Amino acid sequence: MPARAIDNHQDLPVILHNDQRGLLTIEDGRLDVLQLSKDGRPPKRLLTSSVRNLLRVRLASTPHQKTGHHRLDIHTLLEKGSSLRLSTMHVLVEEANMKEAPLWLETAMRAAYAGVQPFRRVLLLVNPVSGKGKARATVKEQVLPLLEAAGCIVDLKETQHRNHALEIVESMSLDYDVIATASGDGLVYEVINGLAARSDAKKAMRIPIAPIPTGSANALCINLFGVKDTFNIQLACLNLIKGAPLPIDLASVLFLPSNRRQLCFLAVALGLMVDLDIGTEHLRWMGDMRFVLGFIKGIASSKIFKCRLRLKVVEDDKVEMARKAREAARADLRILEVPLAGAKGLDKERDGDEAAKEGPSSEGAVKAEETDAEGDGDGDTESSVEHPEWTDDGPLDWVEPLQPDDTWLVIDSTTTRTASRPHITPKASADGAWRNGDGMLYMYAGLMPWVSRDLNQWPVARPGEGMIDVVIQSIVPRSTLVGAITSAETGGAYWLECQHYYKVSAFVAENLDPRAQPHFTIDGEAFEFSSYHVEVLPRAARVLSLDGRFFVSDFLKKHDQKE
Ligand SMILES: Nc1ncnc2c1ncn2[C@@H]1O[C@H](COP(=O)(O)OP(=O)(O)OP(=O)(O)O)[C@@H](O)[C@H]1O
Repeated sequence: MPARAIDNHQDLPVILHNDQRGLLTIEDGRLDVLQLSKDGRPPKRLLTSSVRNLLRVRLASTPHQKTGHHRLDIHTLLEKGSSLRLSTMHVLVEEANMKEAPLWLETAMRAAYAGVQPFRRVLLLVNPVSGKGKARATVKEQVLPLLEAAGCIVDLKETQHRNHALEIVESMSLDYDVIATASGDGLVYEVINGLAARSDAKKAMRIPIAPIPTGSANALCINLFGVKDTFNIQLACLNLIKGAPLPIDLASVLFLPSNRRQLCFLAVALGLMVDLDIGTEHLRWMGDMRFVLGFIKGIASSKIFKCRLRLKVVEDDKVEMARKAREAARADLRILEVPLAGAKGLDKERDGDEAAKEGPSSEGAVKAEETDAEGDGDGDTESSVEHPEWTDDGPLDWVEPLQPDDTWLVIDSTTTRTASRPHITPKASADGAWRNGDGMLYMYAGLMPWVSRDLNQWPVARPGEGMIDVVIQSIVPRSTLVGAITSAETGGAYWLECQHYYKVSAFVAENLDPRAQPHFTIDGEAFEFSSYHVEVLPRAARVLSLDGRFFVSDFLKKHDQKE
């Protein structure tokens, strides 16, 4: 019985592991392994897998000496409830069907990779002390078998000390398709800053980053996979194997007077949130619970934070910001009803032959076509996925200190209430506008919605929109703050009047009490706080995403204004 192609589906007759006759079919985004009956009964389905979860099909090049059959291996992730499990199935192809087998393999691999390149070359950085200290074991037992099954070429490097990941990427060759971090957000931060320090930074920063969650907070993983799947190692591996590059904004943070610069991908914090980042290090063993505990401890002291902020505000109307973010999320969800539809090939696509030559095995290698992002043929060009002003592959442009003018919003947390009038910009309403004398508990500026699983701090932040979302929490009764904890997970705290929310393209922060508050943090790393200037670098880095977007929260799925 020859293999036959019917529209988008193709079958291949095989002999199953139990010596029964079987059929492999690819149809409607699914791979099925069927056992055929001899007496006309319907076939029995032995395995079914969405092509999204299919990692590789691979045919042995030489036949079995006695039988003449060729062995075919199917590596896939099977869904069990919400978890994924690696499964490998072996079947045999008879000599009579060998002519048709390559076409079936090609169809299967094309369906599985839908526009992204298989057999990626991966630099896998492992932080053995991240989170609960299990990264090494997780990589050995769960990550490597999966990457090997998918035919990835892995270069594993364990970090030996702080900033080691930064040093590695600063001097590595740019041959990798992906930089994966088995760690928390600390290594992602180091990778971004290491790439940014290179003389060819603009090129290097196009290599996408894929996080594998072995840290405590794993904020990047929350934003990519959602709260329920934050620690889903198999899903993170699937993203590493098949995810499409998603441009994300970075923030350039210039320290004065030292003129030193760091890049931030997640958040810049002042006040209570600093204590949370660096005051809970000793609680790392607790995982992400340590942040809730730190918050409760912090609000008990209600320490007023003294600083002056100058914000270049782009948007500050909460209702309008929520409406826009929800509209964009709905559009994302409509586009992405087809799995992997947002996929676009990696920059340095290698052709299939080359990948096959270098891969662990040549069988099954196919040349993936670089498809348009939505498959709609409108030709999403490279320039639309990169920093809009980068036209070369050289170093990052240096930034000068910002020059705030009188259109910038000035917030001084030390001014007293007597002279106070609400700071209302033309777009905002008086509700929730900052009032001098309110007192500041923290300032938290973020580039993606979640900072920990229980804190969706910037629910209207979107990847690549060119803005950083700034929240300023004024001092209010403790009972209100405790209430804020309960709605923090869903993003509901966004609507609290005591959380002033601005989308800005730049801001300046000045320390008005350096002795009492010596530090601020960038992506959880502590720095001395004197004065710093923050500017958004739109779409300056890339992460991998299975559906070309951040995880869509329930907050964004709501229609009502203030729910
Ligand atoms: N071998 C090592 N020994 C000591 N520190 C290391 C080593 N390798 C990396 N580090 C440092 O460990 C710190 C924490 O790393 P990471 O962010 O991966 O884990 P985490 O803090 O548990 O997770 P999260 O950032 O998600 O809360 C980073 O600052 C990194 O520089």
